[in-house]
Amino acid sequence: MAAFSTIAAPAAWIIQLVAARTTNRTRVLAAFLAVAVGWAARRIYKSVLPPRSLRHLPYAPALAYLRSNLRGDGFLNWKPALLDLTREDAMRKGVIKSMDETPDVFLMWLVGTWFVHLANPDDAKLLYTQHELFEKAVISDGLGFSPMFFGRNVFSVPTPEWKHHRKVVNPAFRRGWDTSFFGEPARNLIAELDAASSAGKTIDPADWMQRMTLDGLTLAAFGTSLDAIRHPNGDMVATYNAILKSLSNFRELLHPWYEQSAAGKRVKRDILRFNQFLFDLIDNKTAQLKAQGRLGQANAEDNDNDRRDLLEMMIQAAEGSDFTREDLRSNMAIFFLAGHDTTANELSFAIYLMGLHKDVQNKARAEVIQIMGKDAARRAATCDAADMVYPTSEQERAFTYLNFVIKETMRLYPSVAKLPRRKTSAPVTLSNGVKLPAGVPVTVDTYALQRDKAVYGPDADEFKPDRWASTVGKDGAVPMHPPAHNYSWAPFGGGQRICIGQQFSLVEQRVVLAMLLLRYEWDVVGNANALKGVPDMIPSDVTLHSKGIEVQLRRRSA
Ligand code: HEM
Repeated sequence: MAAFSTIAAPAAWIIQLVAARTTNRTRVLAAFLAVAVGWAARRIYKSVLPPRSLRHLPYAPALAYLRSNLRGDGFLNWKPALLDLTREDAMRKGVIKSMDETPDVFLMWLVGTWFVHLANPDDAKLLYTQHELFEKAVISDGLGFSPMFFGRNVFSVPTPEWKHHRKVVNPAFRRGWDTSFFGEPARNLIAELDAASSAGKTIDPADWMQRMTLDGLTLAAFGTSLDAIRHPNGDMVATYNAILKSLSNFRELLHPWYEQSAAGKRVKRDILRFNQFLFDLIDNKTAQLKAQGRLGQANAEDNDNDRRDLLEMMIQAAEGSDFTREDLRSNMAIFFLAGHDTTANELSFAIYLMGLHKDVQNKARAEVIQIMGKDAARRAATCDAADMVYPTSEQERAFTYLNFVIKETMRLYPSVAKLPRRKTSAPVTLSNGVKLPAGVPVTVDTYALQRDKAVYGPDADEFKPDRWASTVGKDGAVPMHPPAHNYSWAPFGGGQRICIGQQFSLVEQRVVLAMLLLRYEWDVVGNANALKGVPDMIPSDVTLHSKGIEVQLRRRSA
């Protein structure tokens, strides 16, 4: 109410002013102004206060979000602080009894919209598995040029249309991933890192892992890598990075004449060029398959040594169906985004955390050496980068402790910190009896869920890979799917919309980390926040992306 009266005061002042004026013209003008201010006040009032039907849930004031947005706070600066404000409100409302608890369900504000956040494993399971109740909102219909770049793809569309995409995309992902897709680009990475380490220079893992995963993705997706490791300013790498930067710049996108502005025209030109690049790849690959008489050939089943690329397998699966060339393009565009940034972030957090926790780094290295053999480890320490050893599929699958490290990293720093938005299509009752009306935007707060002390204990915020030892199955396998953890670990989402690239990412993470462990030892240095365990992050509320971490690598001796 206080917010409303503050905003409405100018309207009252204008009305008083009207009364004091005599001419009709001034009266009409002032009345018009009063209506406009009143309308704006009502809009602001409605957007800063949650809707009446949700106001009983805990929430932090919208102004606190606005302040941190305007300051450009990184994720680890704003999120824990806002969660604490939410906890205070939850205590006032009697939802929790101590600040160590996290409410199962709460609200968070994002540019004028209040989202329901689920942070309880049972409710997360409900959302993941009852997709007809929690329909995915179309995200590419968003701001600015997003639809032109992402089109309609398997990631972004609601269920009926999703089936059309998934039919063609599935066969391309349901397969083994030859470790050379990642081992080959990682050799280029190691050549560059060798140069940095011998010059005594520190590296920012976020930057290098972005380049590494872009090369891994493009090699596996098209059969040729963009070679971002060696040529970070190459034409298509730079174009793609410029597009991503523009599409995530809210200040630019909210500009009323953005599409006509110089920045808008530039990004439109970049998107048209990039789309053409993808169309050319599709057309060339189709022509090549036709010339080889392989168009329409069935996709092989899961095979670890399959070097066929994603595009080839999708063209094969699409052959003879109503899947269009634009469908192929828009899915390739989303693989670019979903397939490299997420894995890059997890890899750089794993490098960071192992740099802070040397005991974990040593234990992971000992396991890699034990599985790959002492000879391979000796060679890996001394050979040229171009001959660097990488694990076979059998070896990477045998890493147990390294999987614990990956799981624990993805628990503390889930690259997708909250699930893309859903909307309730009917009234829903959550596990604790809370009722949500139809039409409400909902998300799973993966960050809050995976750090919940009620689930993970008082050390929930600490990096302890060994906490996963008890989850190893009788066959020795480390489970990586949400039902195995009653949905308390779900960085890849769950249910029918679970990440299709999960295996791709996990194989890539194991291959790259194993190679780095064989070649180097490392420490986190420099940046004080990173050394304290609170690395700086780029301002985003969805993806966790560190900045300014400095790692000092040292070549290992044989
Ligand atoms: C650490 C790496 C990754 C993380 C944390 C991650 C996370 C996620 C999450 C949380 C979802 C679920 C979205 C939802 O339910 O709305 C998702 C879906 C998806 N991911 Fe990933 N992802 C990763 C890697 C990849 C890779 C490597 C690819 C492709 C090469 C990929 C492609 C996709 C696609 C296409 C979907 C949509 C699936 C569908 O709706 O059917 N992701 N990912």
